Amino acid sequence: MTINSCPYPVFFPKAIPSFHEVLVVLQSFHSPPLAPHSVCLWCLNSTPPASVSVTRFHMRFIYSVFVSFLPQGATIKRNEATGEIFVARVIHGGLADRSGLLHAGDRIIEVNGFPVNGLEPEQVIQVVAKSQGTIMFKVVPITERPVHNQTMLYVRAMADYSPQQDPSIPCADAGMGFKKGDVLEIVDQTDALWWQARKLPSISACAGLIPSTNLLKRKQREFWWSQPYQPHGCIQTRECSGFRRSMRLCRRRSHSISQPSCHSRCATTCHGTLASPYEEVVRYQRLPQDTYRLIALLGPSGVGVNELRRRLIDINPGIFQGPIPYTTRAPKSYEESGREYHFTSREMFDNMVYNNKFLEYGEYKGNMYGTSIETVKEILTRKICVVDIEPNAIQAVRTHELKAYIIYVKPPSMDRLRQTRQDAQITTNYYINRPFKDEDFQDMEDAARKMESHYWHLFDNVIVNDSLQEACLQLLTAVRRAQDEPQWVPASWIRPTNQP
Ligand SMILES: Nc1ncnc2c1ncn2[C@@H]1O[C@H](COP(=O)(O)OP(=O)(O)OP(=O)(O)O)[C@@H](O)[C@H]1O
Repeated sequence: MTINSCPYPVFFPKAIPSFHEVLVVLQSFHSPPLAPHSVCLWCLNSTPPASVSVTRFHMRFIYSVFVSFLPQGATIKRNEATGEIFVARVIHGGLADRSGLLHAGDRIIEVNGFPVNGLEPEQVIQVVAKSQGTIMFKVVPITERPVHNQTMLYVRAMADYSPQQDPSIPCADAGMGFKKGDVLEIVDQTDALWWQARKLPSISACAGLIPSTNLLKRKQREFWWSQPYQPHGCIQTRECSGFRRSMRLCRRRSHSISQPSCHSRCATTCHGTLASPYEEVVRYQRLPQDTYRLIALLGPSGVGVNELRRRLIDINPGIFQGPIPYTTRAPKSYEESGREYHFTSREMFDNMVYNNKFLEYGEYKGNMYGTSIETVKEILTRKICVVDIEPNAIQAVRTHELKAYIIYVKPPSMDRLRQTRQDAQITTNYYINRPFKDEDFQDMEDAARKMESHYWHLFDNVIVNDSLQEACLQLLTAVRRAQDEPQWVPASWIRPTNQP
């Protein structure tokens, strides 16, 4: 069987410094399909089965093998001291990997009888490109192959990465970009600096290069000064929602503090991204006998978080419930402790704050308001607890005990806001309800943009609150999924560690 040469334009990397690796197989486009049983080594569009001859030298023993080639392959690099060409890495799931014949560290002596020693990696690629018919590699295999750790690791990216903008990547063509929140399957961690990973859900069998945890941390430290300024994650935002108006307003008035307090938990809350650019995740499916997962809603002020929460609970109060907040204010004549609020003394409240008993708490008109973790936990043993939270409380609910499923309520476009909120009322900071104005929509959009840029990677689901009815349906579906279907959750929830 033969290998056709590629009659179509081949993409070559432009000026790649010699210390960079070069991807042996390059991407191109095949508009007319390849002939049956042929493969293009350049773009590696193949119609399997196709074959290539690889001759291997090992000690004095020479043998030839035929392997099936599938798209993608390996990178090569040159030893600057000796001029020898080596396979730098084999792309997981690709051509060379599947053949099982090429390994990182193998030395390439010839391509189709042409000695490659002393050539630049790019020149080797040219030799491959000029070859006609069967392509033969002469290879001296590495004597000691690294033992591959086959354990799959799944992580959630807590930062964005683009190989095209990373001058330090050994081979940008072999790199894989990702965005905050993407779930990655790490398939090879042999190299301390460059891992191989696939983005999930993956349609490609081939992996791409990504920086290892340590390398990405280093990059973040080196480049922090070049990042656009982003306000500190712990800065209090004015968003709020909740059933009890004073509780909602107290959170809005910038006095609210997530619990555990900002200062004690900043390492995870605010610098978490810097501390660990990847969060290890596992697939978790709640069992019927397990407590429910907490449903936490958040979104910019006025987007409809509270409306959605209220409607969800109204649909079936036997299944859904919100926690009753604690307050230090005096009960009104018609109020009953445990119904509107848990009324408590200031001393008791301070004690609860001191003992980290609140998910979040704050002050409004001289009175304290807070949502107790115990209340939430107790509800979760019987029903699905639905809370609305501030962004700074995200870390407080992302715990082994609460296993919060975080739903971000996103505003629709300005036009749709104007259309859908014609009869809606915004609750101002001064406790006044009035119709929405364009400035309110603008504020909502600005707040949404900030929230998304800081916390997008921590959202399990996003619901655009355009039509209220549609958003309610989506919320119901999301809640059912959270409770009944497997989801990616932090590995520490399932295998708790001693870390805070
Ligand atoms: N999709 C929608 N279509 C029309 N009106 C909506 C929609 N969603 C919410 N509203 C209305 O918008 C107003 C504000 O909603 P809501 O009180 O739930 O906001 P919120 O996100 O909880 O913000 P805040 O906590 O600041 O009050 C309410 O009058 C609500 O009925």
